[in-house]
Parts: sequence; C-alpha cells; structure tokens
Amino acid sequence: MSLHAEIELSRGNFDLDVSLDVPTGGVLAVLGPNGSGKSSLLGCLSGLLRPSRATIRLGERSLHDLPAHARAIGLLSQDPLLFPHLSVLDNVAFAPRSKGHGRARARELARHWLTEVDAAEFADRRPAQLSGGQAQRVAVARALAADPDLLLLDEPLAALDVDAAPAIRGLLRRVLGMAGNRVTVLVTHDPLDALALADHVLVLADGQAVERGPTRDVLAAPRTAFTARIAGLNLVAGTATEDGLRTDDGSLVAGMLAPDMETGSPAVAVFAPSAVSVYPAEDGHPGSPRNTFRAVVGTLEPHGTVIRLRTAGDGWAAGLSADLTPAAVADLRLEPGTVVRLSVKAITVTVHPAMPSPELLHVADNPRT
Ligand SMILES: Nc1ncnc2c1ncn2[C@@H]1O[C@H](COP(=O)(O)OP(=O)(O)OP(=O)(O)O)[C@@H](O)[C@H]1O
Repeated sequence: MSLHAEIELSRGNFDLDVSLDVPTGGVLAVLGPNGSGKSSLLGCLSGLLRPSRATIRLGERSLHDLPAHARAIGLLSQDPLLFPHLSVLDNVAFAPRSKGHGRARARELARHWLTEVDAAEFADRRPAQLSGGQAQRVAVARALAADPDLLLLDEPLAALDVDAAPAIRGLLRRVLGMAGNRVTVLVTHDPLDALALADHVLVLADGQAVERGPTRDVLAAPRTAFTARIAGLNLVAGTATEDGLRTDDGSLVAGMLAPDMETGSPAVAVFAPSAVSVYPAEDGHPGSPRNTFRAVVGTLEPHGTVIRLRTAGDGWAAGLSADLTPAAVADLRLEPGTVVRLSVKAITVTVHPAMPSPELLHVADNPRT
C-alpha cells in the first residue's frame, strides 16, 4: 500500500508546502535543518496538526479528512511515552486493544512483539523500571503491535545514549525490513539513520522539498549546503565482509565494521574526503594504507579552504571526493581527465549496514522490469 501526500500548512510566518510518495514497503527519511518543517510534516500525516490543504492517500484510503485516532497510524517518537501505571505487556497490548482485538489476543500480539524486540523479559515490569534503551524497545513493540499501514518515526534514536543507539538502530532495521505492506516515514538528523533505515530521502529547507531521491545518491552527491554538511561523505555500496566491504564488481574496500554490522549483509563503506590522499598514477604503493585504487579526476572545485576533487568514470571509485590543498593540486598538475592513484587508510573507513541498493528494491517491487 503506497503513500501519496500533498500538504500545505501555515504556522505563523512559516509555510510548509510539500508533496511526497512512498511505495509499498518503502522507508522514506525526512532530513532537514532545525525549523525546516520535519515535525510539522509528520504532524500533518498523523492528524495532530490541521493543514490548510492536504491530500493524503494510503492505498485506497483517504486520510486527510480523518481525525488522528481514526487514521490507524503507528507513531514512535524520541520519548517512549509509555503509560507509567501499566505493565510493559499492557502498554504494548494497548495498541491492538484499541484496534478492536480482545484482551487475550491483544496480549498474545504484545508478547509476540516484545519477543521480536528482545524485550520479552520485561513484560511484567513498569516503565519506571526500564532503562532508556529498554523503554524505546518497548515503544517499538507498541508501535508495531497495532500492525499499522503507516509508521511514523520521529527521531527515534535521538534521546538514546551512544551505547544504546546502535542496538535500537539494528532492531529498527530488522523490523522495518519485515515491512510487508507498510509504509514508513522517518524524521532524523542523522545521515547514518537515513543510510541504515531508509531507501529514499527527502530533504526539507524552509518548508519546501529541496532534494529527494535514493538515500545513497542524495547523500553521496549532495546538492544543498545542508546535505553537504551532514553528508558530503564518500559512500561505497556493497556487502560487508570480515575486513570491510566487497563492492558489486568484486573489489575490496578495507575498513572497520560498525558494531551493528553483520558480515554478508548490504553495507556502505563511509569515509570523509579529508581521509583520501591523492598520488600520481605511476607512483608504486604509497605508504601503508590498505586501500589504493586508480581513478580519473572529474572536477576540482573550491570547498572552503581546500580544493575538492571528484572522480569521474563508471566503476565504484567514480564520484568519490578527496580534499587537497591548492598547493597539492598545483604540484600534482591535476586537471579533469588526469589519472591518479587514491589511497585511503582502512582505519578511516567505517562499514555501516545499509538498505539493499534501490535498483535491487526496484526489481523486487516490479518483477516484470
Ligand atoms: N506551535 C507552533 N506555532 C507556530 N509556529 C510553530 C509552532 N511549532 C513550530 N512552529 C514553526 O514551524 C516551523 C517548523 O517547525 P518544525 O518543528 O516542523 O521543524 P523541524 O524541522 O521539525 O525542526 P527541529 O529539527 O528543530 O525539530 C518553525 O519555523 C517553527 O518556528
């Protein structure tokens, strides 16, 4: 069941005017600076805010005229918002109960989802007896226990400490992967969340969509200052191995696996342009780094105090960025078309879980293509 939304909202001086489409089973991440309208957009989708004009269709259902409680949407925010007087089990059972399930069936569903999020052992506790990460697990179970067709996630990892966030991110990746008919919209500040959880992103600025597309494409080749600041990183897609990542054409990018990374799963190797050294193509094996590869200079553009080189060509090393000093660009006599050798230390490369490539999703969604 796909989501189509066109929303216009005025809040004081702020105007939101956005349209979006998410296919069945899709996860859309909404990124944007503070005050760009991310929460306002979620509020309109959930029915908590009344837009001045809206069309919101989920499959065959029109949601825009329905009050919040009748939209049957799952909502997970950074605050778990558990009912303090109910046990964990009854907190989760509340969702299927309010959907009309009987008490026994609701508890059965609650147990199932608590098991899915590795929180079955907390069933009899009260929310006050849980850590932040444990409470957020329970909140994930509650959001999913109602089997919503539309799941809205509002900065679900923002309130967690750095130790708890990877586990919940991994959990969300697993449960969002079991999407079935569900559509998910995720608001986040963190490009890693977008990479790990979303197949597409929408970037808002001042209430308008300024970038949209497959997550990796948008984050790898940002077109706005905001996306460049949060992303602007080199992203290489492939499959995680013990030592790093294997690209689709069989090259190995050596790197360090993120804690929630499982070998054999879809992954992206992430490294900063400042971590890439550039050498003449004919140089042998410069220094000790484990990643060296040939590339062709595509563009050279000023980027603050450095010159950002972007590689051209077709292979996986195309579209990568390296930052050089203007003196180095002159010394190496770089210009578009120059063949160079790039080198990246394995210790500067992190391998993170990622959604399968959009092309693969596309083929899976449309068996005829
Ligand atoms: N209750 C309100 N009344 C009037 N204007 C509001 C209200 N809440 C938010 N706004 C304005 O709406 C705009 C968008 O806010 P919104 O919270 O949607 O942005 P956001 O992208 O979610 O920001 P953040 O990342 O800080 O959460 C801002 O300019 C904000 O000042």
